Amino acid sequence: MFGLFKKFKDGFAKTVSAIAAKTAAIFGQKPIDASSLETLEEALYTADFGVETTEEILAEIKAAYKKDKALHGQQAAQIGAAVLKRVLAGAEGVLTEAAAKPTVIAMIGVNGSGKTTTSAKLAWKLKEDGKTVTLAACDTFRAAAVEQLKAWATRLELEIVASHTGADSAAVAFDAWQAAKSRERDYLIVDTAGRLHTKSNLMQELAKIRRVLQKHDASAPQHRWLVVDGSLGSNSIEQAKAFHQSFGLTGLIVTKLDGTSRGGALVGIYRQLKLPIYFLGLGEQAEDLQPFSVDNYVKAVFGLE
Ligand SMILES: Nc1nc2c(ncn2[C@@H]2O[C@H](COP(=O)(O)OP(=O)(O)OP(=O)(O)O)[C@@H](O)[C@H]2O)c(=O)[nH]1
Repeated sequence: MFGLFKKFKDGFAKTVSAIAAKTAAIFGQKPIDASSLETLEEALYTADFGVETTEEILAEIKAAYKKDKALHGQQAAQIGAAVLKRVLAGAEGVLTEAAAKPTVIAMIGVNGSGKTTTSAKLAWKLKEDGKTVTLAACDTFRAAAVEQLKAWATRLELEIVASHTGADSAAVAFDAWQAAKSRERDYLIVDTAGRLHTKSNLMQELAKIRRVLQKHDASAPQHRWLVVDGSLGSNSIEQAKAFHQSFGLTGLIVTKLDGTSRGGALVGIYRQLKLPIYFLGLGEQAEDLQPFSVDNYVKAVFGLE
């Protein structure tokens, strides 16, 4: 458990230091004062927690401060943590398996959000957990994507079904499902090409992948996850809404949180979309994909351990 928390803390290092640089003094202060509350507000905005969450945290700390002018910084931190936990109630995605194998997970999103990398990392993680997994290289659009996924598959000894760049992505998905089914694999992870949510022809291609999978199994893909680049902060919200409308998302993966100080943005994304967050990308290595834990997230960003 401690190891997992350390991963979170290290993964959020930039967000932690952006907030902690300002809040360490406040949360260590006894008692806090009005100017430290202003500094806290600034820090929360900088980390991209957004207006609603920042104001809620501030309002509760201020109310407590009004009642008790001797409020310790640590108590303020606990109040802030409690608000965040309340806001994030229900945000933890728990991966479930479909009644019939394989459970299909489709990774979708805009260009470069981390779909290919995340597909490989997730396949590896599930394999480590004792599951059997097939990867479907359905990003047949970006020149290097198939090779990139194949390279991960070779390195991590993962099973992959791939065609060539330019091939029909839905056909690859169809074949990959069949392969996973006949080999009785637990999971099929479908990597798709990046696309702008505003391009309707590309959004239709996604719908085609879904239709083709449904020929095999009406409930597939059971998990339709949007892979969001966490370093883009709250800018991802509109994009996520558009994908949700046209593909019916069931969850989120937020990547590249290790490279940003805007790690608060996932709170806003969750608030707006109310889609569970299944995993976080906290680095470029296979083991850097971590299940989202509200507890660890809150503790990490507030420096509570
Ligand atoms: N630091 C960091 N880098 C990441 C993370 N996830 C992905 N990346 C990097 O982001 C870049 C883009 O990732 P890809 O997996 O190729 O993105 P993609 O969504 O498949 O891209 P397209 O197919 O073009 O849409 C790569 O250099 C990855 O190594 C993460 O959690 N942390």
